[in-house]
Amino acid sequence: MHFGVREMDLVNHLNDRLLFAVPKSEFQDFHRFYSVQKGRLYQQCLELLKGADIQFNRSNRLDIALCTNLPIALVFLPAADIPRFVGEGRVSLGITGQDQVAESNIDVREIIDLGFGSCKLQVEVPENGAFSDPRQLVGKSIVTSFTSLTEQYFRKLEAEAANAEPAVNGNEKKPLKTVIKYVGGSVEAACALGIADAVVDLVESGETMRAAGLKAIETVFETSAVLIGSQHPTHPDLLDIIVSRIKGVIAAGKYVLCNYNCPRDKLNVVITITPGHRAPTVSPLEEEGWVAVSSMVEKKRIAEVMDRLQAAGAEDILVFNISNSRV
Ligand SMILES: Nc1ncnc2c1ncn2[C@@H]1O[C@H](COP(=O)(O)OP(=O)(O)OP(=O)(O)O)[C@@H](O)[C@H]1O
Ligand SMILES: O=P(O)(O)OC[C@H]1O[C@H](OP(=O)(O)OP(=O)(O)O)[C@H](O)[C@@H]1O
Repeated sequence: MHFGVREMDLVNHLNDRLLFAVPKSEFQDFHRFYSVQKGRLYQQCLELLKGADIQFNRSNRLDIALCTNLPIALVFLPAADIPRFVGEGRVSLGITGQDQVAESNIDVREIIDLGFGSCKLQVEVPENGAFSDPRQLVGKSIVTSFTSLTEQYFRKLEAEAANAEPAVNGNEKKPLKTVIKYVGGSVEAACALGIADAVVDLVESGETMRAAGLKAIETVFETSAVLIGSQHPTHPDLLDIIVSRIKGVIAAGKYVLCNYNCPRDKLNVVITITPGHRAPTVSPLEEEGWVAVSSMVEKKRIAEVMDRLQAAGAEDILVFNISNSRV
């Protein structure tokens, strides 16, 4: 979808609203009967907005949506363009990848690491080829969609290579220049098609890389989705509210609530296992000598914490998801 008459009409009614950019999702048609959905961050962004109670109705394929319960307008844009829109200031908030922020070189505030959309920008070479170390690629041809990050990475390697070369008869050797070429997609095809010695591409599961007969030899950048803000937001008070709601949703997703009973004489041991955010809540049970404990625990540690609690004498251990929080 593109900005059309209806969007331009909407834009004229946006002056009182904080603009919030969200990565768009599109179906890319490959054939009349075959299309794939693009937009890796889109679905999780929608869940985040829902968790923060930012409600909106989006007309079919329209790239602007007015929120129905807050003076916010969502603008659906390509992830790569969001740092620019936010950097220019009219769009006060945005969600995109940290890789896109770093690649854009645009001055925006990175407010919250959102924890989803994690992947790595890696140097990949043909699996059975001549290269196994990125230093061997200095002076060679590299294809990528991230030319700025790739340039920075190889310029450093070139400088190191030049420093390692001894001067001959007092003459410094001219540093080798690595050729960095841009492609917008299907980066992994570049080696097989003979236009690159290596590629620098995003890797999540590694499936695309392996299917193309490539292997990763170095990580250039590690990324996840991030909430970014303009240095001069249009509605700073509203921005603070949205940020604190989103922080609450992210924190809620990272923790679970762990409740259990234990003999009072084991309390000093179990509370070291579940110290909680500030301190665990301890309440007496009707049964003499027993207490109930309630404490927030990091989701990723909960299995190990339950094992340790049980070994320490805790019983009736129950774990609950937290749907929202302000901590
Ligand atoms: N497996 C993955 N491949 C690519 N990007 C990923 C992956 N996992 C997470 N990401 C993140 O998602 C961002 C791309 O977002 P999104 O897919 O919305 O953009 P896009 O414009 O559709 O990109 P593309 O056209 O390259 O698919 C990346 O910059 C990265 O931060
Ligand atoms: O490690 P994986 O889980 O396989 O994911 C990584 C692949 O996904 C992205 O491409 P995308 O599917 O967005 O298509 P594109 O080549 O058109 O950018 C990225 O550029 C890699 O090629």
